[in-house]
Amino acid sequence: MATSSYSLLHSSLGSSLTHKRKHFHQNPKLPTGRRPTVILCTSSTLDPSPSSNNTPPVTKQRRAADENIRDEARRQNSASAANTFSAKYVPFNAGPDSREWYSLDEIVYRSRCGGLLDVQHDMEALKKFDGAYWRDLFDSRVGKTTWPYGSGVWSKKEWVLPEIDSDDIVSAFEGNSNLFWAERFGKQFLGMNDLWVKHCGISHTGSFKDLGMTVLVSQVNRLRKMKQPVVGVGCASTGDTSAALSAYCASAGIPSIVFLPVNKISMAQLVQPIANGAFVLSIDTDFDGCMKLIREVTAELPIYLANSLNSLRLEGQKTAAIEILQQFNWEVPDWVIVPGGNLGNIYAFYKGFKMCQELGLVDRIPRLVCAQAANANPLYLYYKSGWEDFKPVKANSTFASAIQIGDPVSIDRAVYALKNSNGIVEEATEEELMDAMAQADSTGMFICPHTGVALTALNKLRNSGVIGPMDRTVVVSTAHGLKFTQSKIDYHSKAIPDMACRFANPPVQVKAEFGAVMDVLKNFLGNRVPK
Ligand SMILES: Cc1ncc(COP(=O)(O)O)c(C=O)c1O
Ligand SMILES: N[C@@H](CCOP(=O)(O)O)C(=O)O
Repeated sequence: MATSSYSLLHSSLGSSLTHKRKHFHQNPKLPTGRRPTVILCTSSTLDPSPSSNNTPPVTKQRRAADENIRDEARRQNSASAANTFSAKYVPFNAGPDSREWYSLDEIVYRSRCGGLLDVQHDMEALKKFDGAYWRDLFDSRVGKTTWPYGSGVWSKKEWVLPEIDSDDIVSAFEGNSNLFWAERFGKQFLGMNDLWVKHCGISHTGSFKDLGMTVLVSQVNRLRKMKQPVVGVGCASTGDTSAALSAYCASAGIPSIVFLPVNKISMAQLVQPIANGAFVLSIDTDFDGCMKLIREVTAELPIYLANSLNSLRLEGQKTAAIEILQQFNWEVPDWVIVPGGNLGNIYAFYKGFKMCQELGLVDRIPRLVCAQAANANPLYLYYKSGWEDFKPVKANSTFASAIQIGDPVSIDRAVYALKNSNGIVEEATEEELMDAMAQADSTGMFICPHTGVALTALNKLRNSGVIGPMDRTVVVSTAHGLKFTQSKIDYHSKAIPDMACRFANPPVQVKAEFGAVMDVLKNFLGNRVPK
């Protein structure tokens, strides 16, 4: 973090910080008496740079031994003034005349006419603070253990679920994921020098779903404390949503119920909800069939729906976009490429970028690319038709199994995001995505097949010259490669029918004899061994 940010924050707090007090961080531009009072930081979230020697040092004090970080947040909150930020559900992309809205404490997933919902923040209240203020605030919270701001999601709490009590939050300190400079992959395969991979899969349950699930399960926790009739939380899943749901529910002691398409998710993904104690239904259908069933079931039973049809999820997922800007020191990349299935995430990225622009943290947004597997490509076909004709498809089997989705619930959100970001949709065949994954792995990554889909899209856009060699480009890696080891094993053992597996690197079988080992090594090293 830049020293100037620390200095600014510190000087705005003054020199009277003590461990036991809360600190109100206010916009100096606001007229006195009209300042929103919100607790945004505590002495323990602010740790001024030792190099800023004209600012008095903050005394660091430990919590009392019998107090944990949640207790500490509770004590500080109980003495705080009320928060002035708020959010509500509104129909997605409603016209200016729409008066329909719902409290986030209501259990509602669809608008009156059956359309999608969106979480709308009170932007006027947020705008009372300028972009520099928000940048500094968010920067000041990175990497701390202060509850709940140590989470990459909850470090943006005012923009996510402003009204939730920190005490109700269920978090694994998700987010703050690595933005990896893909130096060798960029140079070697694409002639690029500013290529980045946002590793959202290096996360608590191994996918970006954690970002949304912390928000959804926290809200359920709140609803249950308010005695709302929620007996459990349920989802349909291709593996990652169920893993995240079951982990966060288990952590809060809330029952979770997951509908999985039989034989269509990886073993590593299947074992996650089982291990976390979810009620797992393995159903003889595909994801779209499971999605239909969970929607019917949640309409009948007091089971809260955890799929991204529920717009709360996207509030958490959008923080990955904000985090990317933050990691680039609030410079905007040219392109962000996101693999798409049920299509909530592409909209979440758009929303995160757009909020940063509207609230003055940045002055533009990147162009978005949504990448689909050719075997499950309804958005791609729609895009290619010039947005004329959307038809759900029967999704065929793909190594990118988590995006084997033919009837995405967030199709309207995705189209909106792409149209408003001058976006593009690309697709990847099975061979293309597996080759891209193998190439990326050969440069030191260990990505999932969905990231292979996104890298294929990048490759195509580089080859056609749409993405230039100097363009700063971020590929969103959505899950951990360790969840998809079987696909890598199949590829590297050249066991995939009709696939050349050009970059396979199978192990060499050799006898346990010095001579035999030397022979294969000399053969491998060739003339790299001095004679
Ligand atoms: C690993 C992975 N990548 C990409 C996606 C696509 O995200 P979305 O459904 O939000 O389009 C999913 C889930 O759908 C996923 O699990
Ligand atoms: N890939 C997802 C599919 C469901 O997506 P969701 O974001 O709508 O929950 C999964 O892992 O289940």
